[in-house]
Amino acid sequence: MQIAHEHVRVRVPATSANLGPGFDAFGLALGVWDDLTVRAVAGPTRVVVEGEGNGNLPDGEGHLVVKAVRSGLEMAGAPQAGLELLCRNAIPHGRGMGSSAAAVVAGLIAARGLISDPAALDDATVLALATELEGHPDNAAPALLGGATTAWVDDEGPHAVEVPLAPGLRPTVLVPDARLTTSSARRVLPAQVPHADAAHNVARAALLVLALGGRMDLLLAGTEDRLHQGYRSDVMRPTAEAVRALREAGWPAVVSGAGPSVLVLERLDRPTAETLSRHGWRVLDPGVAAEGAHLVSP
Ligand SMILES: Nc1ncnc2c1ncn2[C@@H]1O[C@H](COP(=O)(O)OP(=O)(O)O)[C@@H](O)[C@H]1O
Ligand SMILES: N[C@@H](CCOP(=O)(O)O)C(=O)O
Repeated sequence: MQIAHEHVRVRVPATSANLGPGFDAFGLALGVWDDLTVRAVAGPTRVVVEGEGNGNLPDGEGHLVVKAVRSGLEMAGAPQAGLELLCRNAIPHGRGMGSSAAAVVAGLIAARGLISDPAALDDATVLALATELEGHPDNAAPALLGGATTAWVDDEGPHAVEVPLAPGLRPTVLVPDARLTTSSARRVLPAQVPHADAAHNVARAALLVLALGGRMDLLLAGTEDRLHQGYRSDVMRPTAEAVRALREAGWPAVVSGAGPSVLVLERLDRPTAETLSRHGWRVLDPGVAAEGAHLVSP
């Protein structure tokens, strides 16, 4: 395997995982994009970050995208090289919008674009490597495939399928100033849950698939969760309060990923959006990203 292209450019979407009841399974790609250029060079690795993460991320081999490119090149049996990255980032970090999964998927798609036989890094291989590097196929799958997905893991590794989405679905994302790492939001989860709560989520997850496909009347029931959001409420009080208030008002609101952003699976009306903005939430109307991570001409 050779490095066949000296530089590539990749776009990768934000994602919102879980969608309420589908903990560690459902995910939705959102129209907020990171845009990266990766160049293979003879000199040392150097990373320039514009936008999100500027000043806070490693500028060399420790950068997550660099690690992902290297992992892709290694899997493909291609030689390593120095890497120059220009990352124009729009996906907020540590907010439950899948920034780390996006970084990893972007690096792997960049590796696919650099090598002489891109089939060596097909979607199944990228999903497996992304899950190994980042841990969350529920984010990696929609970042890779676009739209809505269900991911699961068995003895062979991670798998994902697309979930059909009604064309009218228009999500709203509420982003707070506060950040929370996914690892700290996972530490508060119990090792076991009551059987009745598991049964509750099974039915809600099935309803959500129907709702996403067009049965909008099932959206509110289909976004109820008892497996993670309640346990996480103490580490994201304003998020828990916003989800509660929105649901009481009839909006299908859930914690986005591991939080602290909120995902509403409907476009909020203007008065509600304005009230939330006044209370410090950034209100996004990103649309669904129908396409996942892809190469664009540099
Ligand atoms: N585009 C990026 N480039 C490099 N590192 C990133 C990027 N996006 C996220 N990260 C790393 O991942 C961390 C956030 O990951 P995580 O806690 O899983 O939150 P999120 O919900 O945003 O994925 C960041 O603090 C940073 O270390
Ligand atoms: N299923 C994971 C999803 C984490 O998503 P992120 O966008 O917060 O990284 C979880 O809920 O922990």
